[in-house]
Amino acid sequence: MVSGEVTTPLLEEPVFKKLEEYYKSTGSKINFYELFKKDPARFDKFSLTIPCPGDEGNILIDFSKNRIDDQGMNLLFELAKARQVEEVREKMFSGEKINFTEDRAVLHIALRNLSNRPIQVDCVDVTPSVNAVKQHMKEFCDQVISQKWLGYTGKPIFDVVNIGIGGSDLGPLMVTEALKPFAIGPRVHFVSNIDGTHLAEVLKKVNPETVLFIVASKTFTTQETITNATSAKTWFLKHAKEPSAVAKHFVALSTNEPKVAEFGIDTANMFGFWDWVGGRYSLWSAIGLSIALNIGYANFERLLAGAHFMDNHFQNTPINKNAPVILALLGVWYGNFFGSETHALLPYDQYLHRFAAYFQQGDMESNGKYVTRQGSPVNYSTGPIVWGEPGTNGQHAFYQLIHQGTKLIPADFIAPAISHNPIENNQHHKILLANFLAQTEALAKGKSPAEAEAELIASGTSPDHIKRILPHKVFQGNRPTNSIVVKRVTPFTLGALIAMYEHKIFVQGAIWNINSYDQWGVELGKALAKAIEPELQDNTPVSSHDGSTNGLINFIKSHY
Ligand SMILES: O=P(O)(O)OC[C@H]1O[C@](O)(CO)[C@@H](O)[C@@H]1O
Repeated sequence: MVSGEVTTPLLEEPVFKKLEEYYKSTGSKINFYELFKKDPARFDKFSLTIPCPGDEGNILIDFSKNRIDDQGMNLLFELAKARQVEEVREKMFSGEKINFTEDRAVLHIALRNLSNRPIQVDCVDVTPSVNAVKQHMKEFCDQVISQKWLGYTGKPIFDVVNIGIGGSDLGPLMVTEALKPFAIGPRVHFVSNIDGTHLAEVLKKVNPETVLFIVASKTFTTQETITNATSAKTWFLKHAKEPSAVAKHFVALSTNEPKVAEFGIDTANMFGFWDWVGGRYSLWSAIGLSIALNIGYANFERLLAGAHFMDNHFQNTPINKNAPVILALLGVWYGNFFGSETHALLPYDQYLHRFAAYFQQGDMESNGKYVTRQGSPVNYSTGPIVWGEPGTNGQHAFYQLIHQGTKLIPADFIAPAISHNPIENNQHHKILLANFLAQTEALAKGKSPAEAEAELIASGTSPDHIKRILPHKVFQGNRPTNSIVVKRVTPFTLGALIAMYEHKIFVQGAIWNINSYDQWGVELGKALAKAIEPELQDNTPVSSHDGSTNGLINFIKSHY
């Protein structure tokens, strides 16, 4: 056990009991839309404006459209205190090994520690090694982007293929999509799936003379990545013929130098990182190389600066004004009291179309745990199912269930005030924003039976038909949303947003008293796949598994 860690079971925490009583007496009955009528200051009270430096504008976090009041919020803040969120936060920032099941510190914050504050792991300041890798990345990016790095036939690099999966794919993919307007370097492509289709389709788009493969894998043992990278190398050598050409076209991002060398990549072309960088928190490390190659190192550094800015906010702002803490507490409020099982992330920005997919891993791999830090099963709900799609697409797909379904789905709406593409005199963006605002308003306001009836009467509907359809036209409203608005999606604001959600996950993990930084749950499937793979090599029927697995394997083999 780490010294000073929370041991009181969550449900026995006195303030949790107070929250339960408050939920029964008041919280469960709150209609926040009605509270706006009573309290003109509600928006000011339950929103945060975080001023960013330079011309990055403010980040607005409006959490007033939630089933909360002063008493509820204050109890939630007390809960954060009781669960020692501030103390555990200090442990993370100071390099303590809070990921105790892997005996590792959790220091993605050190990767964007632009103020160069010393951060020690095992009595060694990690800052100089972080800066050395960043310098290596910078030099490499500058060479590739300025077309000084040449391929085996003397041509510059026009395409970069990042081969990685999970945290070694989703972050760079999400960020390069989000920051397309800032692209100045080679095109980027991503291959993650072991399905040969993924690699085959990307290889159709690139030229062996002008492509750079980035093999991104923290462990350098992930089956999908190593198989895809090996096939990419075979394809490359079919064209290049000469094995020495590999050095110009393959680089590795990893913590595992021996495995990189074994694969055949010159370790001079390896960008390292450390075991204290979790895969799903690694886009700030060398894993971000494809980002830096695509948007330029200076923009990559702005991304780090935005995250560092949010780290400072998280570390130094009192709990009741702290964005990650507030978002986390609201999630706990819905998950542990209202029984919400999911949380939707709904960016109103096409460039952010992979944001929800990215935080699906970030959140679900971190907080998908049913055992406390002390090893007992929890008797409360932990990490939510995270999902979402960009608006307005989602509105025409799944919002119906958020508006009128039986499930309470808290949702974060994320939007930039200014578009990178203000086409048609900015009309598209105004329509997009109108929809973002209208959805959160509709979810809050709903439509009463009286309003629905008045509309039907006004449209000339017969009384008999009104009677029949009226219940279908009623919306309960009171459906909670957070609205998060930035001036513009830039490397800085994106970095800040990502860090905000990372810290939200951290706070929830602290409250639930789970280890957010391991992922043992994904290991069993990996091991079983390795056992099944040889069984698929011929058509001999198998009988060593459960009935279903035997049946499936034998059905597949019957097609061989
Ligand atoms: O970077 P690696 O070691 O290839 O791992 C890829 C991903 O696999 C996982 O271990 C889970 O399958 C993730 O946590 C990680 O991001």
